[in-house]
Amino acid sequence: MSQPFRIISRSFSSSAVRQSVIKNVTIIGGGLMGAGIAQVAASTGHNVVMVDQNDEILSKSKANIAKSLQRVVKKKFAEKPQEGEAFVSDVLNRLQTNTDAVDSVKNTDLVIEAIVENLDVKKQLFAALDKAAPQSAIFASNTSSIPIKEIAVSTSRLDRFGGLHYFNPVPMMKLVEVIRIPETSDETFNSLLSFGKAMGKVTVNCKDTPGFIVNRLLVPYMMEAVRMVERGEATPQDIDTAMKLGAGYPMGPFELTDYVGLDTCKFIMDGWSQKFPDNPLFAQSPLLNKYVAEGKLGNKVGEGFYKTKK
Ligand SMILES: CCCCCCCC(=O)CC(=O)SCCNC(=O)CCNC(=O)[C@H](O)C(C)(C)COP(=O)(O)OP(=O)(O)OC[C@H]1O[C@@H](n2cnc3c(N)ncnc32)[C@H](O)[C@@H]1OP(=O)(O)O
Ligand SMILES: NC(=O)C1=CN([C@@H]2O[C@H](COP(=O)(O)OP(=O)(O)OC[C@H]3O[C@@H](n4cnc5c(N)ncnc54)[C@H](O)[C@@H]3O)[C@@H](O)[C@H]2O)C=CC1
Repeated sequence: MSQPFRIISRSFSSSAVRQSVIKNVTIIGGGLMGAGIAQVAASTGHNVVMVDQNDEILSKSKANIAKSLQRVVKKKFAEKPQEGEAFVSDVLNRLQTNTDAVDSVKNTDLVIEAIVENLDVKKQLFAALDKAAPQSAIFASNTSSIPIKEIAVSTSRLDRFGGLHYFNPVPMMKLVEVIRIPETSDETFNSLLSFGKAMGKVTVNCKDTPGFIVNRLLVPYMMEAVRMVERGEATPQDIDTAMKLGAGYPMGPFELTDYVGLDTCKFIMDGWSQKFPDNPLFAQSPLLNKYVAEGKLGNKVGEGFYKTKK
């Protein structure tokens, strides 16, 4: 359902930094990441419209956000439950939903795309949004692995395009990687950095290189864990225990793969193995592909490498 929302879109300049003030944010995709980004953007005072393909998905996204907000307030407002309730209600009031992506961007300051990890689908979406969004609006993708430039070329606003790469679960993970392509203007880049900080995140800057910073290191590590199992060297349970207790990771690689979603992992590996066929770090994994073919997509469906509660 489309809902009205307030528009504040302006620019200011100081001697050092020029940037746009971002108040109205459109998040396309209400899945694992989109819902998390929408939640944190609304929690930090932004007017948010979250878009997905149908109302059923959006209802689930909103229910997940409500659940996550309860976990946040339980800690943040432990001594003041009434203030916690007021906070949740304020956040939910700032969060609208829409099933029409084109309609949702008409008055937006910033679009963050968090849909399926597929270049053609992302390009098709951005090409349509480019025609409908205000000239001043900035576009960003939360892609895990696709070069930002390859997505941005579907629009006429390369100077107002960048990457905002968040981490799962967004309410807990403090980082956002801010990616610029050669065409990204300083004004856009500064606006993205400021927006990341306004969301309470720590920002790091990164060029448009495969996997940016975190995934360029994390994906080969996670895939090598899967290959260890393929080679029969250790079980997922033992590898997870080893990495948690021996290397201090909060989750082992298989718990994390289940948490991220095996489908998303496969999308990443499909893209990278095709693009970099000679790099063994990016080679396809028969085991991962088998699990995805069997519908074992991880926590989101209740089964991946482990059986989990949905
Ligand atoms: C092969 C290719 C692969 C490619 C992958 C690419 C994907 C990407 O592009 C980039 C990514 O995002 S990679 C994933 C990055 N995330 C991680 O590494 C998460 C690792 N896990 C953790 O940090 C903690 O286990 C974690 C913070 C999640 C949970 O903490 P704990 O382990 O202590 O467990 P809990 O007891 O469940 O939680 C403790 C408290 O944390 C709060 N909390 C957790 N989840 C929350 C959520 N979703 N919303 C709000 N609050 C949440 C909460 O306060 C909880 O306490 P309780 O509510 O009392 O349980
Ligand atoms: N899962 C993870 O841990 C992370 C994923 N990412 C990236 O974020 C993006 C989204 O990933 P997830 O949230 O995990 O996926 P997801 O599968 O949980 O959610 C994707 C959502 O996008 C919706 N969608 C698909 N096409 C759409 C369209 N044309 N218009 C509107 N909505 C559409 C789907 O209905 C679904 O609800 C991907 O690019 C992924 O690589 C980035 C960081 C971490």
